[in-house]
Amino acid sequence: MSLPTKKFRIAAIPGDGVGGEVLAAGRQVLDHVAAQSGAFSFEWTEFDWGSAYFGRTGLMMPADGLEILRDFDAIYFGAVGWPGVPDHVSLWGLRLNITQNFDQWANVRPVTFLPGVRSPLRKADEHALDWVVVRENSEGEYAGLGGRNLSGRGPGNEVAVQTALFTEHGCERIIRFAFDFARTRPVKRVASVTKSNAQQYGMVLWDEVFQRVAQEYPDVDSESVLVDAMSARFVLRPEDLSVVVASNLNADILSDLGSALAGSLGLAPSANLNPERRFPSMFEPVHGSAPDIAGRGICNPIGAIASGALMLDHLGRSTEARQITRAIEQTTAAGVLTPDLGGTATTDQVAKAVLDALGSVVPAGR
Ligand SMILES: NC(=O)C1=CN([C@@H]2O[C@H](COP(=O)(O)OP(=O)(O)OC[C@H]3O[C@@H](n4cnc5c(N)ncnc54)[C@H](O)[C@@H]3O)[C@@H](O)[C@H]2O)C=CC1
Ligand SMILES: CC(=O)C(=O)O
Ligand SMILES: [K+]
Ligand SMILES: [Mn+2]
Repeated sequence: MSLPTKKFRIAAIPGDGVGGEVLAAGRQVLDHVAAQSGAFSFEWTEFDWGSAYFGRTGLMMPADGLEILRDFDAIYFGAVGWPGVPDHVSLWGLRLNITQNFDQWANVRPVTFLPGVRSPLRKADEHALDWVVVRENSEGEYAGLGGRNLSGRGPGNEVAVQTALFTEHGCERIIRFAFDFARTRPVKRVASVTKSNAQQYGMVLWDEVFQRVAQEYPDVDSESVLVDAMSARFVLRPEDLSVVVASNLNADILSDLGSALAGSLGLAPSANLNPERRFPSMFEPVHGSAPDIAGRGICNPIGAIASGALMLDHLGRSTEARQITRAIEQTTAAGVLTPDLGGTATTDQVAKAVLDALGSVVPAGR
């Protein structure tokens, strides 16, 4: 007798550029582990929102797009942004529209060093490196507050203000999330990224909340590091990092640095979480639409595939998530690498190698 199959309803939004290429690879892998498990399946609904849609409609997604997405179990996202549409229009029209309105305030961005991938860091040969950037994803420098030409100064004399918003509530929830997350990791340590020497309002509030919350976690080590020093620390002494919590902009920059140190921007996954589960969460590779290599079938799908594993974790299928992680490790260890990692494999060949590696893992219990 077989048990009923659980069906996960997923909204797939490939977006622009390599978004479609990496999402196609990720969907194959997710469908494969679902079929192999026999316990669940995915019902995909794909939306063609993005810059081409903007060209046809003047919108990045339909006016009722958020209502359409609301009832899905999760969103699987590629990337957004394409020459011809200003980047702030495309980003705010699609990705930030979703993350802000679905209050996906915690953005988890693991920095994973894979076997068979050369890191530009010498340290990676001597130490097991592995840390997670936890990004505040709802306010800070990306609150969208500000304006241009505020008192009619006109061309040549324009002024622009871009305000960062730090609320005690916003700081506290992401910092608590970071401490709770650190408790689940082998190394129980949180490093807070700040710039309170120069930014004397928002970042000082951030620091005060960090110090207060840290006292409630005596079992977790804590430290506060200025962002400029933290960027150097990523390169020179990353071996004692575990969870790194940072504001929206600082974490955006540091997570690209982290993925480059691990070998390529194409490797890094991310989860945009609404931890209260009032709204669907969204899973996407850290990278953008990579117009310089899009359409050639050579982009690295690992960030998107690993984002699929984060989605499985969120959906309560952690066994299958781990299977995907193992299969990625087997693939890179075997030297099946795209050109960004110095290899010659295509996107499809990497996806195929991950599928083959999955074929050899023991299926989960039914
Ligand atoms: N979450 C999102 O949807 C994001 C969107 N963007 C948008 O993407 C567009 C391009 O931005 P860029 O600054 O060039 O960042 P990018 O991440 O798209 O590309 C930066 C570099 O990394 C390489 N790269 C990125 N993904 C790769 C992959 N999967 N495999 C191999 N190489 C990869 C690219 O070829 C490029 O050389 C812009 O419109 C930007 O606004 C940028 C970052 C995030
Ligand atoms: C916009 C961007 O670069 C990011 O969310 O990572
Ligand atoms: K992305
Ligand atoms: Mn980014």
